[in-house]
Amino acid sequence: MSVVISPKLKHEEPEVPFRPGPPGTHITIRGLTKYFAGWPLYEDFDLDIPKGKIVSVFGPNGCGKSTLINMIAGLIPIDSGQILFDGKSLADTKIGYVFQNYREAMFPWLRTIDNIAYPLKLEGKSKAEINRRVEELVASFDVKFDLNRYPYEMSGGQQQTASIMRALAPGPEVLFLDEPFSALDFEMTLFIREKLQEVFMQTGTTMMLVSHDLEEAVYLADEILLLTKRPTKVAHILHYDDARPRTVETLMQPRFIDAKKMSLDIFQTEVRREATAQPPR
Ligand SMILES: Nc1ncnc2c1ncn2[C@@H]1O[C@H](COP(=O)(O)OP(=O)(O)OP(=O)(O)O)[C@@H](O)[C@H]1O
Repeated sequence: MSVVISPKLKHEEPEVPFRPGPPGTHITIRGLTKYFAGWPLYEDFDLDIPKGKIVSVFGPNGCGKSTLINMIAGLIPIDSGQILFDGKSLADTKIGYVFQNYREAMFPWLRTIDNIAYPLKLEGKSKAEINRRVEELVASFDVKFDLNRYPYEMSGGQQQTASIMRALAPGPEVLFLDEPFSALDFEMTLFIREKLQEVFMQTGTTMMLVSHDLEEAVYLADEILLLTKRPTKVAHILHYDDARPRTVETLMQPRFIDAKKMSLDIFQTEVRREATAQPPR
């Protein structure tokens, strides 16, 4: 006997009225379903992402952290479900995305400054508006390197700084970051992490961050979204509301240590749990 596992067909689903999130919700995800090769990754998945907060996404390997933010950002199609931003569709929402692999994310034929200005040009902004916005970003990121160079002439950290500046240039409502520090050395990670926190404090932009580093995930977060093994559910949402700016001293504070320990306990429970359905390896 063979068993065919397939995504739910849309026409089989009863019409369920849309259930909004609690006050302060920015992104509402309802009934999200995504299969890869006949195996469920997300099935009828609901989630509310708060507005003006940093949410770190953490979970076992391959549980679908990147796929989740990529589906919300519209980079990967969903099989079914609904994702709304303040009640609007993605098409009516300005988003920014920072990729792990900054080398492939920047356009090599454009000078760094033109990479940063690119989304503003797409929006049809005037030269004066573009210059003003780029200057603002240069000031808030305290950029000391020469933006007239091409991306490949700069260090990894400089390139990733520039790609975060590019993502922020149009003033996105939501910024997605997929492991933005994983290809950087520690010094650069600390620098960009602080800059990101400063920008967040200035703008209050909703951010979703995928990180493999639990310390970093907790350090930056207002909420740590802990996911289960696939088919992926929310294992727990941990609130961590230590004051900002957080600094290296924060890492030694009991509240930070507690939040990290709780996250680690939930993560380990998930990693040890037998998966109910795993795709063939
Ligand atoms: N295009 C695809 N085709 C088939 N399977 C895919 C595809 N993209 C992702 N997957 C599978 O979906 C699952 C989730 O992948 P994803 O990269 O989102 O997980 P992750 O939690 O971000 O992983 P990691 O911890 O390794 O970074 C994995 O099992 C992966 O193999």
